[in-house]
Amino acid sequence: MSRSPSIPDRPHRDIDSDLPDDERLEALRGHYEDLVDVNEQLSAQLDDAEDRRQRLREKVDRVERENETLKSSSLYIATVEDVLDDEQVIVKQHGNNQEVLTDVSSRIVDRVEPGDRVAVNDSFAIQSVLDAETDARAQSMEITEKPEVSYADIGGIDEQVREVREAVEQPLAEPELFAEVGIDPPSGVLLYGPPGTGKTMLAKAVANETDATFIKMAGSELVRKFIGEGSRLVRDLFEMARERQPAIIFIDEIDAIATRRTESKTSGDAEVQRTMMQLLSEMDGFEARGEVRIIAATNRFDMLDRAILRPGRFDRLIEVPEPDTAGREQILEIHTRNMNIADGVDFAALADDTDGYSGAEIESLATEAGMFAIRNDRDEVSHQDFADALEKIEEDDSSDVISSAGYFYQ
Ligand SMILES: Nc1ncnc2c1ncn2[C@@H]1O[C@H](COP(=O)(O)OP(=O)(O)OP(=O)(O)O)[C@@H](O)[C@H]1O
Repeated sequence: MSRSPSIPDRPHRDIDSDLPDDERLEALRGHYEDLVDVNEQLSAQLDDAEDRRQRLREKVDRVERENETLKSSSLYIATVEDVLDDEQVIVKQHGNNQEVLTDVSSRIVDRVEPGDRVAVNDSFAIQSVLDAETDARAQSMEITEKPEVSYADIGGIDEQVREVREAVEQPLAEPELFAEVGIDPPSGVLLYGPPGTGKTMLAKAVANETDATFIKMAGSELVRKFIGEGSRLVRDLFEMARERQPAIIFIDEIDAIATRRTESKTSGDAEVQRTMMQLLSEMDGFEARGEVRIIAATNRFDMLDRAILRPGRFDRLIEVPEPDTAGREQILEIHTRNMNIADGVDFAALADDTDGYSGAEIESLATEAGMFAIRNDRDEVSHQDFADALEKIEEDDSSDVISSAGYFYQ
């Protein structure tokens, strides 16, 4: 930056009043010229100063604009994995688990420790370390810009896929259809059925298909992990969805916050009640729902407070059952798509042998079969590997009470 110019001295001349007129006039003229000179110098300095002021103004404007952009652009949540020397850290981004080596500014480097949750910008530079409050919000929600699941990854529940598409996807993709006919699309969709049957997958696939942000909150966590914060987090959930629309809100294990009212009046129950009331009021006040759809899931349909099933709330119920034989075969095919499968693997027979298996259990069967192939030094998975895997799973299950016995959803 240029140095400020020095201010010229004020011109001074002693003019003797006894001087003859012509000499005094000459002296006054000289003084006048000095003054004009100084005036010119000052004018030039003023112009310079004006110029500098203009340049500084432009710089301030630019910084202000950059600041605004920084403030308004989304930040992503990541966890610090390791802090290295030289103000560098390794962070793992939430949602996609990508690990990145990034810089931390010296402003906050002393505060960053492994395990901390931080906000990173598009170029992964750490912007801030999340305080406990923001952290609770970030942790309570799983936000995925574009889940990778597609309808083709879901097997055995074609009818349920069709129903969810009609209730959730169509209102997002073609809202004008509903406006023309003059009906409101279903408010919320409740998926119920045994664990591991594809409820979460279904919600993710709709988000993927409609290019909507997928925002998941688990009811059980609200009750167990974020005690006392449930209703505020539910409010945040809807706010977040409005900000990120189009968005799909997925509330997993909704039974944890929407249980039937019990007689007991412990403080825990009161807190759960408050969380549920907040959820109901968010849904009721969601007139201008815009491009936000709500899907909830439960394995415990029997426990649900009927208040959440009233019209305008979760008024579309879709049962997602365990897959039948044909469904199991389809799911086996899906989960072995990327596996090196030997000729002679009989999926139909395996589907017959896996009565009562959920989609998730079939997925572990495929993985377990792959493990048998690896143990036997083969890169092809044989029918025998599947048979061995099945036997192992049955053995493990009989020792820890087969999972399919422990839920109710009617
Ligand atoms: N119908 C299905 N088709 C293909 N894969 C499935 C299916 N159902 C479950 N899976 C597999 O099981 C995993 C778990 O499924 P998902 O989380 O969708 O089940 P869920 O019904 O939401 O279970 P929970 O009630 O326990 O939350 C999926 O990631 C997928 O790999």
